[in-house]
Amino acid sequence: MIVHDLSVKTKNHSYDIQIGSGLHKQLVQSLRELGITQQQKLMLISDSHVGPLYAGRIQDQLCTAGYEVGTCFVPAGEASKSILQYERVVGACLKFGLDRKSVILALGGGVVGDLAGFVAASFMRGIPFIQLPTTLLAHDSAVGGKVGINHAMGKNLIGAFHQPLRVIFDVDTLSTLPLRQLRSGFAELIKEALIWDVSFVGWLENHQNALLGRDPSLLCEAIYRGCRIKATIVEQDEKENGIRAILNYGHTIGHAIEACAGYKHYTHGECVAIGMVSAVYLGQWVLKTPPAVIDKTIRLIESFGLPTQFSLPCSDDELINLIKHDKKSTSGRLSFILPKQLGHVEMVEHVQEALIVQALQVIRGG
Ligand SMILES: NC(=O)c1ccc[n+]([C@@H]2O[C@H](COP(=O)([O-])OP(=O)(O)OC[C@H]3O[C@@H](n4cnc5c(N)ncnc54)[C@H](O)[C@@H]3O)[C@@H](O)[C@H]2O)c1
Ligand SMILES: O=C(O)C(=O)C[C@@H](O)[C@H](O)[C@H](O)COP(=O)(O)O
Ligand SMILES: [Zn+2]
Repeated sequence: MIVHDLSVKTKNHSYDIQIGSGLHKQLVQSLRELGITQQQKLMLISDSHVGPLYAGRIQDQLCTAGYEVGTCFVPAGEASKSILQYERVVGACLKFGLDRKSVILALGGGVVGDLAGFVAASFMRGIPFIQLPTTLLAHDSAVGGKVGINHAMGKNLIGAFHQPLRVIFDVDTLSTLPLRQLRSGFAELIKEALIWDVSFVGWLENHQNALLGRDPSLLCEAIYRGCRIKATIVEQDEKENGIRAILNYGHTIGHAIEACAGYKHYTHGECVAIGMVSAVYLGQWVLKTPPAVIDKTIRLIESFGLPTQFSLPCSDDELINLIKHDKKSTSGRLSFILPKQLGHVEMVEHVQEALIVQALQVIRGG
């Protein structure tokens, strides 16, 4: 049952985001709607946690309908957004005989979506793919077409813009998502609220208990509101030439912490949460953001059980070096998305290193 149906329309692409219960059972119908025939081979890419839970039923259903479906599972975790796993997955696609008409199905969280999406973007110079997100956080990663993998020198440094044919979010999968990963997904929802929609900030504050208790209709609504904000921004600026950069709120320092931790210890969402805390302090120093915005941001993040500080043996220099590889930084200038008020952020193109070091002090835990 589709509870919410949204569309994303960029200059060259238009696709639906379906959010609801039991959607994996209707995949054959979805493929038909998209004009995908049994002559087109399908490759279901997933990870070692999600694959065993959900891929079998999907594969059986598609095979019964006459589709040829290969599968490829990568080890669960951020480490799989790597050149090594990319090569492995491409190898599996070649061995299965995928060609330019074939379609990739990305079943999993943001790691699978980003990796499988990048395989789709580059395999034989690009084939179509469908996003089947299974984490709360993937309401963000599945929409908008940013796909890619990490490099030792930083997050998502190798990638492409490649929009999916459709995003099909079967919320039933969230019942098996570990609580830490559920909390992690709220970091991106909090981000979307803080950059765009002050009423969504209030809504998240009011429903925090029920959301963490996985109330199905509230989770659907949260996913819908998050996707709607993301879609609205992507429609205006598909390839991040301007406004789309605000979706990077909390990510400049967040990505540096993730990379410094070797993509272990902290989830992406946790790093975004910590990154938003550093950004709100920078906002106070650079944009004179009112102190009430700091309090509200920190309280909201904490109320979803997310961290506001990190503890790692990473020096300021290491973190600053990573920040210098952030894709928003150009000509050595360190750019940040900073809050001006609740629901509104601005791009600041030249933040002084000394202030960044000061912000790192605030978010260093004992
Ligand atoms: N492309 C984008 O626009 C975009 C946006 C946001 C985040 N991202 C990327 O997304 C990644 C993080 O995604 P994530 O938080 O979904 O992490 P993830 O994909 O690693 O999933 C988190 C964990 O939950 C497990 N899991 C997933 N779904 C499950 C389910 N239904 N039941 C049980 N276990 C399940 C996974 O196996 C993994 O262990 C990062 O690499 C980040 O950079 C990309
Ligand atoms: O879609 C976007 O644009 C975002 O910035 C969304 C982020 O949540 C996401 O983590 C994205 O992958 C970060 O992009 P990057 O360009 O900084 O790698
Ligand atoms: Zn993110």
